Amino acid sequence: MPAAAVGLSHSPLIGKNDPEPEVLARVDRAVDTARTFIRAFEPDLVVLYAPDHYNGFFYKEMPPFCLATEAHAVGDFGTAAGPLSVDTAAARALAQGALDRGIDLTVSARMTVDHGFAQPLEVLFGGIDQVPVVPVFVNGVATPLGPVSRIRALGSAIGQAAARLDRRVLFLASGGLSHDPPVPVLDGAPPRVADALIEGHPPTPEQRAKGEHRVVQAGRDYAAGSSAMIPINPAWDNRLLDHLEQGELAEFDSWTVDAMAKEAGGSAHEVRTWIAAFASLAATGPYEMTSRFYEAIPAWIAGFAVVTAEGR
Ligand SMILES: O=C(O)CCC(=O)/C=C/C=C(\O)C(=O)O
Ligand SMILES: [Fe+2]
Repeated sequence: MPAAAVGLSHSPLIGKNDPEPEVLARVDRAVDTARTFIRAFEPDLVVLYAPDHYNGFFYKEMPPFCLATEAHAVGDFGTAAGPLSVDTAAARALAQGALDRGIDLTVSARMTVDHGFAQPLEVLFGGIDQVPVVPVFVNGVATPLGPVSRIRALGSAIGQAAARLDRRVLFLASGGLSHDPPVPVLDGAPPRVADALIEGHPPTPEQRAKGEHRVVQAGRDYAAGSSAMIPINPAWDNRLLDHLEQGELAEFDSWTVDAMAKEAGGSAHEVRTWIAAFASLAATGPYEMTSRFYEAIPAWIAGFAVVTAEGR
Protein backbone atom coordinates (compact mmCIF):
# COMPACT_ATOMS: atom_id res chain seq x y z
CA MET A 1 0.00 0.00 0.00
CA PRO A 2 1.38 3.46 -0.81
CA ALA A 3 1.92 5.22 2.52
CA ALA A 4 3.55 8.43 3.71
CA ALA A 5 3.89 10.48 6.87
CA VAL A 6 4.10 14.17 7.67
CA GLY A 7 4.85 15.62 11.09
CA LEU A 8 3.99 19.26 11.74
CA SER A 9 4.27 21.17 15.00
CA HIS A 10 1.27 23.34 15.81
CA SER A 11 1.17 26.53 17.83
CA PRO A 12 -1.78 28.71 18.83
CA LEU A 13 0.56 31.68 18.51
CA ILE A 14 1.09 31.40 14.75
CA GLY A 15 -0.10 34.66 13.21
CA LYS A 16 -0.57 36.17 16.70
CA ASN A 17 2.98 36.46 18.00
CA ASP A 18 5.25 35.75 15.05
CA PRO A 19 9.07 35.54 15.09
CA GLU A 20 11.37 37.64 12.88
CA PRO A 21 10.58 37.59 9.12
CA GLU A 22 13.67 35.44 8.34
CA VAL A 23 12.45 32.71 10.71
CA LEU A 24 8.95 32.94 9.28
CA ALA A 25 10.37 32.62 5.75
CA ARG A 26 12.28 29.44 6.71
CA VAL A 27 9.11 27.93 8.24
CA ASP A 28 7.11 28.89 5.14
CA ARG A 29 9.64 27.14 2.90
CA ALA A 30 9.48 23.97 5.03
CA VAL A 31 5.68 24.00 5.01
CA ASP A 32 5.73 24.53 1.22
CA THR A 33 8.00 21.49 0.91
CA ALA A 34 5.48 19.45 2.91
CA ARG A 35 2.60 20.72 0.75
CA THR A 36 4.48 19.82 -2.44
CA PHE A 37 5.28 16.38 -0.99
CA ILE A 38 1.60 15.81 -0.19
CA ARG A 39 0.45 17.00 -3.63
CA ALA A 40 2.88 14.57 -5.28
CA PHE A 41 1.85 11.69 -3.03
CA GLU A 42 -1.88 12.33 -3.70
CA PRO A 43 -3.30 10.81 -0.51
CA ASP A 44 -6.92 9.72 -0.63
CA LEU A 45 -7.06 9.24 3.14
CA VAL A 46 -5.38 11.11 5.99
CA VAL A 47 -5.06 9.49 9.41
CA LEU A 48 -4.54 12.50 11.66
CA TYR A 49 -3.00 11.97 15.11
CA ALA A 50 -3.45 15.07 17.28
CA PRO A 51 -3.88 16.10 20.90
CA ASP A 52 -6.62 18.12 22.55
CA HIS A 53 -6.28 21.06 24.96
CA TYR A 54 -9.41 20.62 27.11
CA ASN A 55 -11.84 21.43 24.35
CA GLY A 56 -13.03 17.92 23.54
CA PHE A 57 -11.66 15.61 26.23
CA PHE A 58 -12.02 16.16 29.97
CA TYR A 59 -11.14 14.40 33.19
CA LYS A 60 -14.69 13.14 33.63
CA GLU A 61 -13.53 10.46 31.18
CA MET A 62 -10.02 10.90 29.75
CA PRO A 63 -8.99 8.15 27.33
CA PRO A 64 -5.31 7.74 26.42
CA PHE A 65 -6.38 7.79 22.76
CA CYS A 66 -9.64 7.79 20.80
CA LEU A 67 -10.58 7.36 17.13
CA ALA A 68 -13.45 9.39 15.66
CA THR A 69 -16.07 8.28 13.17
CA GLU A 70 -17.43 11.88 13.11
CA ALA A 71 -15.78 15.06 14.39
CA HIS A 72 -16.29 18.80 14.56
CA ALA A 73 -13.87 21.56 15.44
CA VAL A 74 -14.58 24.22 18.09
CA GLY A 75 -12.77 27.03 16.26
CA ASP A 76 -10.21 28.12 18.84
CA PHE A 77 -7.21 30.41 18.26
CA GLY A 78 -8.60 31.59 14.91
CA THR A 79 -9.01 28.13 13.38
CA ALA A 80 -12.23 27.18 11.60
CA ALA A 81 -15.23 25.79 13.47
CA GLY A 82 -17.37 23.05 11.96
CA PRO A 83 -17.33 19.47 10.78
CA LEU A 84 -14.21 17.67 9.57
CA SER A 85 -14.72 15.52 6.47
CA VAL A 86 -14.35 12.25 8.35
CA ASP A 87 -14.33 9.10 6.21
CA THR A 88 -16.65 7.18 8.50
CA ALA A 89 -16.32 3.84 6.71
CA ALA A 90 -12.51 3.99 6.83
CA ALA A 91 -12.65 5.14 10.47
CA ARG A 92 -14.82 2.16 11.42
CA ALA A 93 -12.49 -0.22 9.57
CA LEU A 94 -9.40 1.20 11.30
CA ALA A 95 -11.11 1.09 14.70
CA GLN A 96 -12.07 -2.55 14.22
CA GLY A 97 -8.58 -3.31 12.89
CA ALA A 98 -6.92 -1.75 15.95
CA LEU A 99 -9.27 -3.57 18.34
CA ASP A 100 -8.66 -6.86 16.50
CA ARG A 101 -4.93 -6.32 17.08
CA GLY A 102 -5.36 -6.05 20.84
CA ILE A 103 -5.50 -2.26 21.27
CA ASP A 104 -8.14 -1.16 23.78
CA LEU A 105 -9.28 1.69 21.58
CA THR A 106 -11.96 4.19 22.58
CA VAL A 107 -14.20 5.25 19.69
CA SER A 108 -16.13 8.51 19.43
CA ALA A 109 -19.09 8.94 17.11
CA ARG A 110 -19.08 12.71 17.75
CA MET A 111 -15.61 13.94 18.67
CA THR A 112 -14.98 17.58 19.53
CA VAL A 113 -11.54 18.73 18.37
CA ASP A 114 -9.56 21.97 18.60
CA HIS A 115 -6.61 23.71 16.91
CA GLY A 116 -4.51 20.55 17.39
CA PHE A 117 -6.55 18.94 14.57
CA ALA A 118 -7.71 22.02 12.69
CA GLN A 119 -4.36 23.78 12.26
CA PRO A 120 -2.53 21.06 10.26
CA LEU A 121 -5.60 20.52 8.04
CA GLU A 122 -5.79 24.25 7.34
CA VAL A 123 -2.05 24.72 6.83
CA LEU A 124 -1.51 21.68 4.61
CA PHE A 125 -4.89 21.24 2.86
CA GLY A 126 -6.44 24.73 3.00
CA GLY A 127 -9.35 23.81 5.29
CA ILE A 128 -10.73 21.35 7.83
CA ASP A 129 -13.03 19.71 5.28
CA GLN A 130 -10.80 19.40 2.22
CA VAL A 131 -9.59 15.81 2.55
CA PRO A 132 -11.08 12.51 3.82
CA VAL A 133 -9.70 12.12 7.32
CA VAL A 134 -9.72 9.69 10.24
CA PRO A 135 -9.06 11.75 13.40
CA VAL A 136 -7.21 9.98 16.20
CA PHE A 137 -6.94 11.88 19.49
CA VAL A 138 -3.75 11.09 21.40
CA ASN A 139 -3.64 12.50 24.93
CA GLY A 140 -0.55 14.69 25.14
CA VAL A 141 -1.32 17.01 28.05
CA ALA A 142 -3.60 15.44 30.66
CA THR A 143 -1.58 13.37 33.12
CA PRO A 144 -1.48 10.58 34.15
CA LEU A 145 -0.12 9.20 30.89
CA GLY A 146 0.71 5.58 30.08
CA PRO A 147 3.94 4.22 28.61
CA VAL A 148 5.05 5.46 25.20
CA SER A 149 5.24 1.82 24.05
CA ARG A 150 1.42 1.73 23.99
CA ILE A 151 1.36 4.69 21.62
CA ARG A 152 3.79 2.88 19.34
CA ALA A 153 1.53 -0.19 19.53
CA LEU A 154 -1.50 1.97 18.67
CA GLY A 155 0.29 3.44 15.66
CA SER A 156 1.46 0.01 14.48
CA ALA A 157 -2.01 -1.52 14.78
CA ILE A 158 -3.65 1.34 12.87
CA GLY A 159 -0.88 1.16 10.23
CA GLN A 160 -1.42 -2.58 9.77
CA ALA A 161 -5.18 -2.05 9.51
CA ALA A 162 -4.69 0.81 7.04
CA ALA A 163 -2.50 -1.40 4.85
CA ARG A 164 -5.59 -3.54 4.19
CA LEU A 165 -7.71 -0.63 2.95
CA ASP A 166 -6.19 -0.35 -0.54
CA ARG A 167 -5.94 3.44 -0.19
CA ARG A 168 -3.13 6.00 -0.49
CA VAL A 169 -2.78 6.83 3.20
CA LEU A 170 -0.97 9.80 4.71
CA PHE A 171 -0.29 9.51 8.44
CA LEU A 172 -0.20 13.06 9.78
CA ALA A 173 1.13 14.05 13.23
CA SER A 174 0.26 17.36 14.88
CA GLY A 175 2.14 18.78 17.85
CA GLY A 176 5.34 18.99 19.84
CA LEU A 177 8.20 19.00 19.98
CA SER A 178 9.71 20.29 23.26
CA HIS A 179 7.51 23.05 24.66
CA ASP A 180 5.90 24.15 27.89
CA PRO A 181 3.00 26.48 27.05
CA PRO A 182 0.44 27.53 29.69
CA VAL A 183 -2.03 24.65 29.40
CA PRO A 184 -4.03 24.27 32.64
CA VAL A 185 -3.11 21.39 34.98
CA LEU A 186 -5.62 19.57 37.20
CA ASP A 187 -3.19 18.85 40.02
CA GLY A 188 -3.41 21.84 42.38
CA ALA A 189 -5.94 23.74 40.22
CA PRO A 190 -8.36 26.08 42.04
CA PRO A 191 -11.90 24.58 42.31
CA ARG A 192 -13.35 26.60 39.41
CA VAL A 193 -10.55 25.57 37.02
CA ALA A 194 -10.62 21.96 38.28
CA ASP A 195 -14.36 21.82 37.64
CA ALA A 196 -13.89 23.08 34.07
CA LEU A 197 -11.13 20.53 33.40
CA ILE A 198 -13.27 17.71 34.77
CA GLU A 199 -16.72 18.61 33.46
CA GLY A 200 -15.75 20.47 30.32
CA HIS A 201 -18.08 23.45 30.53
CA PRO A 202 -17.88 25.17 27.13
CA PRO A 203 -16.16 28.54 27.75
CA THR A 204 -18.06 31.73 27.07
CA PRO A 205 -16.57 33.84 24.24
CA GLU A 206 -15.13 36.14 26.95
CA GLN A 207 -13.50 33.22 28.82
CA ARG A 208 -12.06 31.85 25.56
CA ALA A 209 -10.68 35.28 24.62
CA LYS A 210 -9.10 35.58 28.09
CA GLY A 211 -7.47 32.13 27.81
CA GLU A 212 -6.16 32.93 24.34
CA HIS A 213 -4.79 36.26 25.52
CA ARG A 214 -2.98 34.47 28.36
CA VAL A 215 -1.24 32.18 25.84
CA VAL A 216 -0.24 35.11 23.58
CA GLN A 217 1.18 36.99 26.59
CA ALA A 218 3.09 33.87 27.65
CA GLY A 219 4.66 33.74 24.16
CA ARG A 220 5.73 37.39 24.45
CA ASP A 221 7.18 36.82 27.94
CA TYR A 222 9.01 33.69 26.85
CA ALA A 223 10.48 35.35 23.75
CA ALA A 224 11.59 38.29 25.96
CA GLY A 225 13.35 35.85 28.32
CA SER A 226 11.10 36.52 31.33
CA SER A 227 9.36 33.25 32.01
CA ALA A 228 9.54 30.23 34.30
CA MET A 229 8.70 27.81 31.47
CA ILE A 230 10.87 24.79 30.83
CA PRO A 231 13.02 25.95 27.90
CA ILE A 232 12.75 24.59 24.38
CA ASN A 233 15.31 21.77 24.14
CA PRO A 234 16.81 21.52 20.62
CA ALA A 235 19.10 18.61 21.59
CA TRP A 236 16.11 16.59 22.83
CA ASP A 237 14.09 17.53 19.74
CA ASN A 238 16.87 16.51 17.36
CA ARG A 239 17.35 13.22 19.22
CA LEU A 240 13.66 12.51 18.65
CA LEU A 241 13.92 13.42 14.95
CA ASP A 242 17.08 11.28 14.58
CA HIS A 243 15.25 8.23 15.93
CA LEU A 244 12.32 8.88 13.59
CA GLU A 245 14.68 9.34 10.64
CA GLN A 246 16.59 6.13 11.40
CA GLY A 247 13.42 4.12 12.04
CA GLU A 248 14.57 3.50 15.62
CA LEU A 249 11.05 3.65 17.00
CA ALA A 250 11.60 1.03 19.73
CA GLU A 251 14.02 3.54 21.33
CA PHE A 252 11.00 5.54 22.49
CA ASP A 253 9.78 2.67 24.67
CA SER A 254 12.39 3.61 27.28
CA TRP A 255 11.37 7.30 27.33
CA THR A 256 9.50 7.95 30.58
CA VAL A 257 6.71 10.43 31.13
CA ASP A 258 8.59 12.13 33.99
CA ALA A 259 11.84 12.53 32.09
CA MET A 260 10.05 13.81 29.00
CA ALA A 261 8.26 16.49 31.04
CA LYS A 262 11.42 17.50 32.91
CA GLU A 263 13.67 17.67 29.84
CA ALA A 264 11.22 19.01 27.28
CA GLY A 265 8.20 20.55 29.04
CA GLY A 266 4.64 19.69 29.97
CA SER A 267 3.40 19.63 26.36
CA ALA A 268 6.35 17.60 25.01
CA HIS A 269 4.03 14.61 25.37
CA GLU A 270 2.44 15.84 22.13
CA VAL A 271 5.32 14.02 20.40
CA ARG A 272 3.23 10.92 21.04
CA THR A 273 1.37 11.90 17.87
CA TRP A 274 4.68 11.74 15.91
CA ILE A 275 5.55 8.36 17.39
CA ALA A 276 2.09 7.03 16.48
CA ALA A 277 2.26 8.36 12.90
CA PHE A 278 5.74 6.97 12.26
CA ALA A 279 4.80 3.63 13.84
CA SER A 280 1.86 3.51 11.42
CA LEU A 281 4.11 4.23 8.45
CA ALA A 282 6.68 1.67 9.65
CA ALA A 283 3.92 -0.95 9.92
CA THR A 284 3.33 -0.63 6.17
CA GLY A 285 7.02 -1.28 5.31
CA PRO A 286 10.45 0.41 5.32
CA TYR A 287 10.41 4.18 4.90
CA GLU A 288 12.69 7.08 4.12
CA MET A 289 12.58 10.57 5.65
CA THR A 290 12.53 12.86 2.61
CA SER A 291 12.69 16.26 4.31
CA ARG A 292 13.44 17.50 7.83
CA PHE A 293 13.12 21.03 9.20
CA TYR A 294 13.68 22.05 12.80
CA GLU A 295 13.98 25.37 14.56
CA ALA A 296 13.46 26.51 18.14
CA ILE A 297 10.90 29.35 17.95
CA PRO A 298 10.45 31.03 21.35
CA ALA A 299 7.76 33.45 20.05
CA TRP A 300 5.57 30.40 19.34
CA ILE A 301 6.74 28.54 22.49
CA ALA A 302 7.71 25.70 20.17
CA GLY A 303 10.48 23.37 19.21
CA PHE A 304 9.05 23.58 15.71
CA ALA A 305 9.51 20.77 13.18
CA VAL A 306 8.18 19.87 9.75
CA VAL A 307 9.09 16.44 8.41
CA THR A 308 8.03 14.28 5.47
CA ALA A 309 8.59 10.55 4.98
CA GLU A 310 7.50 7.97 2.43
CA GLY A 311 7.40 4.20 2.13
CA ARG A 312 10.27 2.89 -0.01
O1 LIG B 1 -7.42 28.68 27.70
C1 LIG B 1 -6.31 28.18 27.68
O2 LIG B 1 -5.57 28.24 28.64
C2 LIG B 1 -5.92 27.44 26.43
C3 LIG B 1 -4.48 26.97 26.45
C4 LIG B 1 -4.14 26.27 25.16
O3 LIG B 1 -4.99 25.74 24.49
C5 LIG B 1 -2.74 26.20 24.79
C6 LIG B 1 -2.36 25.47 23.72
C7 LIG B 1 -0.98 25.34 23.35
C8 LIG B 1 -0.60 24.47 22.34
O4 LIG B 1 -1.48 23.81 21.63
C9 LIG B 1 0.80 24.14 22.01
O5 LIG B 1 1.68 24.99 22.21
O6 LIG B 1 1.00 23.02 21.56
FE1 LIG C 1 -0.70 21.78 21.54
